[in-house]
Amino acid sequence: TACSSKYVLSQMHPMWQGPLAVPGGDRQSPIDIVVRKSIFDSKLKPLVTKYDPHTCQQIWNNGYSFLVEYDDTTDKSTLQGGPLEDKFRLCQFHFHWGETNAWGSEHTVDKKLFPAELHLVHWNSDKYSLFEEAVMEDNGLAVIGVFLKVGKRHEGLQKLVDALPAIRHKDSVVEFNRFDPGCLLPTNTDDYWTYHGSLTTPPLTESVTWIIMKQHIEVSHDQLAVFRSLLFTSAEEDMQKSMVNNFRVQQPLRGRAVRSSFS
Ligand SMILES: NS(=O)(=O)N=C1NCCCN1
Ligand SMILES: [Zn+2]
Repeated sequence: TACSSKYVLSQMHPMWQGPLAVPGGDRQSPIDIVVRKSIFDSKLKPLVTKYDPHTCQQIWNNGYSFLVEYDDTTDKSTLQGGPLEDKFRLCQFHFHWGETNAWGSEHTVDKKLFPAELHLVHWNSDKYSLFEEAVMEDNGLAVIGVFLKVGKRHEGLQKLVDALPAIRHKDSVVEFNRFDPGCLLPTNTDDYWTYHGSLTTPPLTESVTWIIMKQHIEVSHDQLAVFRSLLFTSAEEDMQKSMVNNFRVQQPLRGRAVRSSFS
């Protein structure tokens, strides 16, 4: 499918997040959300997600994170509403996490770090016909960010966690044919922050409308520990590197406004 094109992430490793800032980029991500500086916008609508669990295709380790990919050749799993004018198609979701529970998220709220962050990646199927096209356009993508906290076990996540040992190494893939990403959203999806930014992994293009959920989800310590059992490296490499700290350094706000859907 469009979004399953293999991004060349091989140049990516924890060190890449430094020098790879886009020169002249004035809407890069991630950022710190300064709550008291966010602007309530009463025109912001509730999110409308319609996810079909049967469009789930595979789960794989791309050497940067693990991602669950969806068939995005039709409008079966979509996102609309919120700050968005158009309909967006779900392409994949993935996570970012730390080596300990003390850090791992890409965005922060008043500098508060979370142990992990979920990204649900969608592209504008009203205006474009392929993910690869949309990724280059400033209204091309919409990514929902959900913070993870350590607490009770997340039953819906467990199906993902159980598949991870089969994709320990970079470029390993396993078939995954039914997963409802809606189960990973918090109960309240009406309260969010939104701002215009970029992808946080290559191609780092400034094409993302970010929608960051105010409410986090809870996963257990043991579930997060399985994320950390993944490897950045492929089976052939002799030096195995555990997949942790796969988050980008925060980027300057450059005068951007962060709006909130709640007061
Ligand atoms: N972390 S992120 O901003 O979602 N970055 C992405 N890069 C490649 C395509 C999907 N997403
Ligand atoms: Zn991400």
